[in-house]
Amino acid sequence: SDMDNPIIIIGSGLSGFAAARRLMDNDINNIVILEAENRIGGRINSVRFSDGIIDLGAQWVHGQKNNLIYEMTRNNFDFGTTPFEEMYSTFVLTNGTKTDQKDIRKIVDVAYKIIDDIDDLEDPQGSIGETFNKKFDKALKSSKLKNIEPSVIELMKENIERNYNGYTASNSWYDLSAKKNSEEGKASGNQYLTWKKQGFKTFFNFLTKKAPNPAQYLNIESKVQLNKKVTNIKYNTKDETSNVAVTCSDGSSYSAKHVIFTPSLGVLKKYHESLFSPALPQQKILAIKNYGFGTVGKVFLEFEHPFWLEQGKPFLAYEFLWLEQDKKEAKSTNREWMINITGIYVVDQFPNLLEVFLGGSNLNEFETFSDSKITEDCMWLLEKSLSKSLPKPKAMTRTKWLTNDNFLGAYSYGSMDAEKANIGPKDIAESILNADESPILLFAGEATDEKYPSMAHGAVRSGFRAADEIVKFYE
Ligand SMILES: Cc1cc2nc3c(=O)[nH]c(=O)nc-3n(C[C@H](O)[C@H](O)[C@H](O)COP(=O)(O)OP(=O)(O)OC[C@H]3O[C@@H](n4cnc5c(N)ncnc54)[C@H](O)[C@@H]3O)c2cc1C
Repeated sequence: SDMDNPIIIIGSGLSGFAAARRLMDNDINNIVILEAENRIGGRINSVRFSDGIIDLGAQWVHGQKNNLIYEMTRNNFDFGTTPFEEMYSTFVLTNGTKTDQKDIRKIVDVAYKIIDDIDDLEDPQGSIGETFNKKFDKALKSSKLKNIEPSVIELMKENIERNYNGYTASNSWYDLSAKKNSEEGKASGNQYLTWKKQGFKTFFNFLTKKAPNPAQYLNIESKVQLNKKVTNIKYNTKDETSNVAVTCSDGSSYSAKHVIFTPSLGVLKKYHESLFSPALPQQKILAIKNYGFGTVGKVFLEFEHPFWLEQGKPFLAYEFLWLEQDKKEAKSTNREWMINITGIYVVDQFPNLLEVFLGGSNLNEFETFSDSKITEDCMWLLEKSLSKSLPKPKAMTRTKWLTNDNFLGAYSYGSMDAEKANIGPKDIAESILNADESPILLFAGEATDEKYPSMAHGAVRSGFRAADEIVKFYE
């Protein structure tokens, strides 16, 4: 019967919950959500720290217009913001010598104008890095930047690439396709809305309708089975009625009418061969192999007092300009991981916290080092660059997305390989139908969203899309 053959959603992240919500809104309630972790949320991981809740996964709502997350919450949640777009960081040389912030701000203005323009290019060619360099070299000849020391410009270029990699989770901006970038949408408006002290997990209350009106609550949580790592999905496209067989690492198995698969592109890259029988279609495998998936990292440090505040001066972040000799020192003292730090930022509503953000895919070492080493290294860099001794943090927490087998990284990006292979999120999303044209195996998750891949709102959108496809089949 139908009761024995539910719709199985693999993964309890944003896309899995969004799919369940949309199915239940259409009176489809026979749903089982299988989750490998011992918690709900996936790449939303809001945890208690200091005197509130911080985010180890997604932290900011990027944009307002056409952003489903913003649209579903705007009337009932009072967002905060981190002023990345309104303020400058404090740029420090890693050897502690003072540097002219005015010159640097000129470079920042020119560079970020170029980056904004890259989003609107008519016929983008090559990588983001190449495109940037061409335009930046031209701008260097302009009077605004003419008198700035070339060494400062070089250091800033490195800094800007590092920031771009942090934003996109790519290893190098020469691996980011300008064409793929231009095919994506961007939700306009404030790019850095925060959940204040409540964490991104607040959004799950809106997905389940607990907020704003608890009377409408859909108990999606009750459908989740934790610690259920799916190891095989067996499907049959030849028959009209046969079900999909899902097996978990604990030996349990399930039979489903439809399966919505939501784990990360990292999981698909590593496990698609053993996960699916028969093998997935060639085009989908091509897309899985060639679309980009990278990582980022974070460290939160709690201090007794905000030592970064100088009387009356607003403060956003420290960004580091790495001198060659300091890079060498970092490498020879087992601190090479620190060169991936894009900056150390304030955290909205937490006056005593600093957040260290790491970009670039080379984060394996960072993730395997102990908490105490990470903390000591952070203080080493801060003391060296600020050229003074500082109070020790009283608490820390940090991320490990890359080495977690259920994620294997942070989020996807439009790589040069994706452009060459002419594939995109749509190919990863493509459903598998049986002889009756029933979508028996569907794919959701941020990397399957055509418009907002990588983003939390893209993940939500993809879950709705997959659920709609099932709803439509029964209409
Ligand atoms: C550090 C970090 C910072 C980010 N910052 C932002 C941000 O500021 N703003 C933004 O918009 N986006 C951000 N993102 C991206 C955003 O978090 C993701 O796009 C979104 O949460 C992905 O949701 P999803 O449902 O696609 O995947 P997931 O949340 O990964 O859900 C998939 C689920 O499947 C489970 N799973 C994996 N393998 C198996 C298996 N074999 N069997 C069963 N279950 C399995 C996983 O445990 C997971 O719970 C960030 C991501 C990270 C990691």
